[in-house]
Amino acid sequence: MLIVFTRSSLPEYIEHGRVDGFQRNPEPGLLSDNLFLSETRGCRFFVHREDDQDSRLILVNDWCWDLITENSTEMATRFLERIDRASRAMAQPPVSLPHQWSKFSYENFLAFFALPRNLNQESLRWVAEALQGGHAAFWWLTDRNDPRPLQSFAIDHAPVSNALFGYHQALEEAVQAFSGAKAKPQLLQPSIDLMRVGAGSVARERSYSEWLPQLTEAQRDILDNALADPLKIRGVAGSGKTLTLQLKALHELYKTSGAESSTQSPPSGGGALPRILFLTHSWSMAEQVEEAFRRLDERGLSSKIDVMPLLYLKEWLQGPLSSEVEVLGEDSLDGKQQQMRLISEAIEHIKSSTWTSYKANVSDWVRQGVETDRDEADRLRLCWALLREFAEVFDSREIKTLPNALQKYIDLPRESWMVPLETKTDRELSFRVYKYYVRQLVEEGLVTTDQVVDDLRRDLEKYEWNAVRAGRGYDIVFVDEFHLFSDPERYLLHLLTREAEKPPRLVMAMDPSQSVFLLLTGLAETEISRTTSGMIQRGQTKSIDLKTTHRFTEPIFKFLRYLHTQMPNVVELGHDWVYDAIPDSGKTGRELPRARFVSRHQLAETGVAEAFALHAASAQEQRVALIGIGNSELEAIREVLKEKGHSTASYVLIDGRDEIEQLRYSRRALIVTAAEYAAGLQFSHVVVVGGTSGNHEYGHGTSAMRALYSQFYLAASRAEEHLTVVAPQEQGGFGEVLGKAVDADVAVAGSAITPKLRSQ
Ligand SMILES: Nc1ncnc2c1ncn2[C@@H]1O[C@H](COP(=O)(O)OP(=O)(O)OP(=O)(O)O)[C@@H](O)[C@H]1O
Repeated sequence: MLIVFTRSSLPEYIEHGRVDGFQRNPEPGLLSDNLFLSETRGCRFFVHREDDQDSRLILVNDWCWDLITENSTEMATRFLERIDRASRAMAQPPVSLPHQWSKFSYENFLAFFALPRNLNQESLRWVAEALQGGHAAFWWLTDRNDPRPLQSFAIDHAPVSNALFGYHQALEEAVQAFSGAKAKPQLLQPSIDLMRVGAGSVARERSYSEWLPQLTEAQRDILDNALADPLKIRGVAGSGKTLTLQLKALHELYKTSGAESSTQSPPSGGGALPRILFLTHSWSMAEQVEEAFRRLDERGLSSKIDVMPLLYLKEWLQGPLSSEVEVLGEDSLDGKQQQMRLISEAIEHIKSSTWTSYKANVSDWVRQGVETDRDEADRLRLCWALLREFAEVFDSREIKTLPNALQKYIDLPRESWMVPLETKTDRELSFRVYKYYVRQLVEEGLVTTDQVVDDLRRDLEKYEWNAVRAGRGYDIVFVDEFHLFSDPERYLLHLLTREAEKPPRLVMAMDPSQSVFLLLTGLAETEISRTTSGMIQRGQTKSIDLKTTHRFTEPIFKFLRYLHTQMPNVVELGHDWVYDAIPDSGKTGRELPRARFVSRHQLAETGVAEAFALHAASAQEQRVALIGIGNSELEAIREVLKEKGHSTASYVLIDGRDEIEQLRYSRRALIVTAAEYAAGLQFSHVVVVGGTSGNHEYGHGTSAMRALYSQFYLAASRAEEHLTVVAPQEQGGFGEVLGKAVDADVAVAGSAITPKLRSQ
């Protein structure tokens, strides 16, 4: 038997199941207002109210279905989300999926991890097939004991024609059933969470030409800029950077395709359309940007823009990575935890071998980090600090484990933005840990995202790319959230344009304050990356600042401006960033951000209670997020959610940049995440929790303090109307940061109250 979904019924079924649970053999008939189940010709069909004869089908083998539905609702949801996302990707070849899925393809077949790594002990992988007519089949699940290569699968396609035939009958039954049951009026159907909070929502319901008269002068200047030099768009949170980038990309297409004022398609007379690449920092963001393009575009040209995360470029240009390696993403909690584990193992190894030769001459905080146990705060602090050191110094300064690398590393002048590895021995130890860490990666068949970027850079510098660059390169490259890109990633950008001899036509949007680590590279504003600084000499990078913010109420704006002025100034930052924005959001709320001080062990619990209370009091279109400042806060919140037995249907937990996709299957859930995964999103109400771990996550020293402020700023700046911050009442650290904000009258200390939000 086959289980058959349509492209519309699967997301609807996931949304339905995550609340009501998934059944192995649900009774045929209407499952919800929009969903009908039919058993016909030995198949089980899930049909959506909007389906028709042309709907694309998704087939799932029944034993795989049994395996999925015998799991918890949460697991089953994660299984089905991946099927849904993969079938969307399969409809648009070449199939692109996040690296962590370890996709491998052979002819029409595709294999990929069926679950996120932390839920996938068995290493379950799908064997799927893109069928003719845009349909997709999920035939098989392999596990670690049965790692059969894709080439070895011989599939009997007889059931496919049976399903295609049966679908027409199922559709007829569904149409009849739906005609007897009225659809609920659209108004009562709140939109899915992703559409409300994601980057797609920045377009609101306006098209390109409807936005034009709304733009500020600076936004208009960006649209009119001739791109003779690389262009940086700088703006504080909520100043419309993402929206302006999207409009600029369309503007460049429309300019070539004919008179700009015309709203008619298709393109007439104009010259060849420019090849445009729009880079994002995650797959989720790329999908949302595509969604925004669909909303804004009025000439049917946006499909000409290649939108993708930078990490996918390697595959896009050179084909898939080997199926034997797995990419360790730094953009998720799981990826970071794995790196932390390897670093801690390296420290343990040194502790039990050569530690005595370092011990006397390392800094105190380093010694404490090594000598304490694995799970203690001092150890974690050291591991996080080394993780930063590897990304900020080893990777961006090209320090590899080559023969003279140690000397090169030791001789590198330490700057105040760097992790304070002050003594020579600190650095020797750090180098040793790095060497061991890299060796472990190789042994476990892992590559880090930085290594993927490094390989790509080397390929793009070859004569081979130079020879094809004029044809395969891009006329213009757009980069959103530029501050989230590492120096080696930034370096690639100028190699992607078509004309090597001309200043690269790059448009980059950035907010230095939302960058925890990566801006801490000592870059001057006119440079794109440290490594390119000597290379792009012909053109100076031009900056245009967006000084009006459109997201917040005035009290939230004032709170953010205060935070900004308090960020420790790490001297060599080299940028001349001034927070002189003005608010213009049309939002009238007068309520000051609320500060709650509780003891450290009650932080997560208080945050959860506050967030659920706000959620219960919020109106249909409002969305509430509970944001931990760092990963440790997110873990503490996760524990509380489990302990208190909150149903997984009542919240969505996002612990990686690509996990934002989960919001595609939820409506009005409480959204729980950490600051770094919330970049680019916006919510009506935000509860921020900080200080659970005594800030060990940021390492040590002034740069760690700046990182803390930066994450806090990122979390708080997601709030449109209402902000609550929960901080420890104990002296020092995060509580002090918030206490100062209360003293400065930009926040008010409050007790647990249930605000009356609906009236706002
Ligand atoms: N000129 C404008 N007039 C009114 N609203 C605007 C204007 N420009 C942008 N906006 C709105 O401001 C909000 C924030 O926009 P956007 O997300 O592009 O900002 P951003 O600078 O990228 O923010 P962040 O850096 O925090 O992600 C969106 O809801 C967008 O629709």
